[in-house]
Amino acid sequence: MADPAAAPAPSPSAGAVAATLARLIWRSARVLVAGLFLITVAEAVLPLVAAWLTKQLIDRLAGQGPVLGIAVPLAAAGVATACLPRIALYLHNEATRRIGAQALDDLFAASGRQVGLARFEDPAFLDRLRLARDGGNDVGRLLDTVFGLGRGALTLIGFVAVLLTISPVMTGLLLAAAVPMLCAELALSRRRATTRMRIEPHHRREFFFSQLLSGVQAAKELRVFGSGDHLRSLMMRERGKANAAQRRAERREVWVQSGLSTASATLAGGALVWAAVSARDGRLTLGDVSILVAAVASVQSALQGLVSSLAGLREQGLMAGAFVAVMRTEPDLPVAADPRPTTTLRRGIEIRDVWFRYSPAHPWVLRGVDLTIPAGTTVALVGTNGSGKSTLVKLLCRLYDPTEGAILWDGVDLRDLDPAELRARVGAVFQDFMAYDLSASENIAMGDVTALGDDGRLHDAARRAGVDGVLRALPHGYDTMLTRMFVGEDGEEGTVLSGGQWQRLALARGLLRTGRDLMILDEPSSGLDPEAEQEMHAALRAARLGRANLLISHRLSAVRDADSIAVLEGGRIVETGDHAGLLASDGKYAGLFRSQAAGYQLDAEPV
Ligand SMILES: Nc1ncnc2c1ncn2[C@@H]1O[C@H](COP(=O)(O)OP(=O)(O)OP(=O)(O)O)[C@@H](O)[C@H]1O
Repeated sequence: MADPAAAPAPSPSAGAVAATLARLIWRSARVLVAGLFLITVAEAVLPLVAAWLTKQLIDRLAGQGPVLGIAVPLAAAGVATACLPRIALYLHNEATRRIGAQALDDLFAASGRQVGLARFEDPAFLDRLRLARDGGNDVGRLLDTVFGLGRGALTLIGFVAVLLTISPVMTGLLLAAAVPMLCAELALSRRRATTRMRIEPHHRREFFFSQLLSGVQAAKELRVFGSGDHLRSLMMRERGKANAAQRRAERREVWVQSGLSTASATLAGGALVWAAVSARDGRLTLGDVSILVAAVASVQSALQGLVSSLAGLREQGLMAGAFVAVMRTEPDLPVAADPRPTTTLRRGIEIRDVWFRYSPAHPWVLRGVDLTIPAGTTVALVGTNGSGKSTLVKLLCRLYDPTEGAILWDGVDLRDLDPAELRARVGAVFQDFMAYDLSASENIAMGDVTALGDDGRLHDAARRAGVDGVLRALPHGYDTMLTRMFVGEDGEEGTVLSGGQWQRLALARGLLRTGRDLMILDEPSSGLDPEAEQEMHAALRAARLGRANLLISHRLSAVRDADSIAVLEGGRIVETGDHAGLLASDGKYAGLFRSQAAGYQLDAEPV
């Protein structure tokens, strides 16, 4: 079967990047950008106007002509030259903020459109996502570069025209000198872009280590096991590798750019000597000399600006390209063009000869699983660690597609359903549930955000999960932040729940979704004390969770009431039946059950 996640996403063309960015700018900051454009044109023309007015002024001074008509506009040009950059800076910053915010929103909306999990396990996609986040924030800088190019080109054309009237040879020399500069800078920018791509994985790993070192989650183990220094050295190693790559690139740049600067300064000095000699010999007026000096300096700086803008364009283009690539990344799982409606589950879910591996490079996790979860029943899945239970749960939620075989919803392949519609009909409590750094009520409402603000629903779910009393007793009740990393909106400090309390809260999140067609409970009680576990399972039985239920548990006492129990072993269903039947057949399940029961009996024996 095709593996869309494995296919490398092609880099978007320059046209596609430009079109996406133009749409982004149009939506978020078109008026600001239009203002910036006008200022850019003015900034490009002003030096030319000022140089021309200066020449006129000097010539009139030399010839005793009237000067006011020239001096006043020259002063006005000076004022405009001083003010416009400030206004441009404000417009630029505001445009950058707006474009950056829109880009961030678009980017995460796009990554949220990925149907499954595969992209988030693909290092190349993650590198691209990080670059894209910077690229989205940097569209303002890209805009600056593009306008810089336009400004430079306009100034250049004006001054080249002026220079041509004074010395075509000098003009030709200046322009010819720009060619090697352009080639060298473009080569440098190509290397800069490659360096950026090469160091991105180092940056991402450094970020990962820094998060571990600064977060509370790892703090306990790092302190007790004394492994913080090791992680710090790993973090510094990543920084060292990134710095070394950058240093190498910058050293190369210093040499090339110093050579180029020396060449252009020599050329400018030569032009000045030639102008001075020509003026002494009467071939140029004083005004000519002044405009020549201004023109040489302006042409050189415009050329340098143009060349470095072109080079910058390549580097920023890479990041903008990453942004556009993420925006255009195909979903990791195919979505039916004309999906079948996800109807109320009447018959049940059928897992038909499902084979699955996480990628062609990974081993098979599921090897021909056949299992039916009839509507109106609870099927329990048991098996040793790593036998593939949670993987099957992920397939049922269509976070991955089977590599071979199919999962059918009332006979319809999950791949033919709309993933959002399917998930709206599924409720789940995951083994590795999330503990969000949010308030207690928000934490429960993450199971169904339509319940946000509906205290009745939230409290009812918490009550059924047996955590209502705990949450009410918190300093700010359900509004208490369940984290000590952030303070609440009123500045109140948060608190931390125990592992079992978190588990009950995760169950409340799942219970918010009861009545769905398929309810999945993956180890919902593993962190609870035995009494609480009994209580929870009694509550779950009473709740009549979904039309069809899949319960996974290592504690076999929790699954004995299930309508049917399936034993998964090495990715295959090796036994199915009800508790009594499986015990009677004296197979794998009976062995596991007896060993657990014996453990309890031993514990109960007096010592
Ligand atoms: N995202 C992943 N990428 C690659 N391999 C994975 C991934 N998730 C799980 N696996 C592998 O798949 C196998 C089955 O894992 P799974 O989590 O489904 O087992 P399980 O039966 O739920 O185990 P447990 O009882 O410990 O929760 C394991 O060998 C695991 O290493």
